[in-house]
Amino acid sequence: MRTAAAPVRTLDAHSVAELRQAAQELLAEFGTSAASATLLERVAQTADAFSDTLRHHCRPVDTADGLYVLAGLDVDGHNLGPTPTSWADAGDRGALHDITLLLLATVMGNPIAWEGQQDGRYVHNIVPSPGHEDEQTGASSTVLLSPHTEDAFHPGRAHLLMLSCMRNRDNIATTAASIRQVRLDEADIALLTRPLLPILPDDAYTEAQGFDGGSPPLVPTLFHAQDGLTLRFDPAYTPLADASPAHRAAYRRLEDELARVSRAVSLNPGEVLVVDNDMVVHGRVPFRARYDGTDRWLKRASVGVPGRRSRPLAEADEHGYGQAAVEAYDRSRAGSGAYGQSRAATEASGAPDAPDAHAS
Ligand SMILES: O=C(O)CCC(=O)C(=O)O
Ligand SMILES: [Fe+2]
Repeated sequence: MRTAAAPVRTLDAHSVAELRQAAQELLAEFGTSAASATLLERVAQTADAFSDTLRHHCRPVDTADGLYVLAGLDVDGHNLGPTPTSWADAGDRGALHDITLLLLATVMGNPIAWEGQQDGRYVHNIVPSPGHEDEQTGASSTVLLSPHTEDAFHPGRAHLLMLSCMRNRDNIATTAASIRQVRLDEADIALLTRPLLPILPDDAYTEAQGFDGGSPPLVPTLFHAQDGLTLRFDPAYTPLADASPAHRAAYRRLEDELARVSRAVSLNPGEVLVVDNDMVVHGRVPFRARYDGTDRWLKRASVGVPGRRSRPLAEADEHGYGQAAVEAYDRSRAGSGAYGQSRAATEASGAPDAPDAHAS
């Protein structure tokens, strides 16, 4: 694991104040961060009016790291209350920070919710939960959360993953590894760009795991996008035993390379890690939870970037195991008045990457 620091973008005082005021006003108006069509509409209006300086802080990743840390937000640990022991108990705890994250996500693109996860909320709570210690999900603790693409099983998965830190007293690190920093030979890349294995729904999607509406689509692990390689990777949910020995060996070499270039990012309260989910796989080091209200607490948002062409067009044909990605805004956003659109999995994936979808 490398120790090289992640690129940090420190928000200026004016941008911090802009965000704080906007989030406070929205929370006062709605009293909750649970998304309704009217809240989403007001979030979009507010985000559209943000200063160019704030928007510039939120520009796309611009280095091969495939990530950055936005620093400088206010998180007052005293007023926040105790860390919940489950997302289901979190409710509106830290709602001001949910709204802040939703605003930032809306500047960066189109926030995504999942009907089958955390009550369909756009901002998830990532906290260790009793009984889930050994899982490969955000609720685990004692196991290494192995490097993965977020929601890798689904064609409507995020382009950007945002992790906003509320509390991290023990400096527990998120891990991140960029495909743009690995070294692989051409033969391995050629093998791993072939659609040979499925990626099955992870344990956060129990309903999708019971899906019987079609066989699991075979997907490539690597993809040659216009600006370089992208990846779709989740070894814990990939049936590698079904692969040929040569394929398995290539996959292992990719895993080893990702481990070699992996870096640890330990977030402080008020920092938001922004990860490009096409370039970077993320995970987390193991830790011991206390369940006494002082545990690590992150807020998470997933974001689609309209017009991005970082994925194979064939993803448009995937069933997504019956899970619908719910995008906060109609693609064009302007004037449609359509907020919180639940769309079919195939639609969710196809249009953003289609050559004629957007001028980009
Ligand atoms: O806890 C972390 O640092 C990352 C957890 C994770 O994989 C996620 O929230 O998607
Ligand atoms: Fe994750």
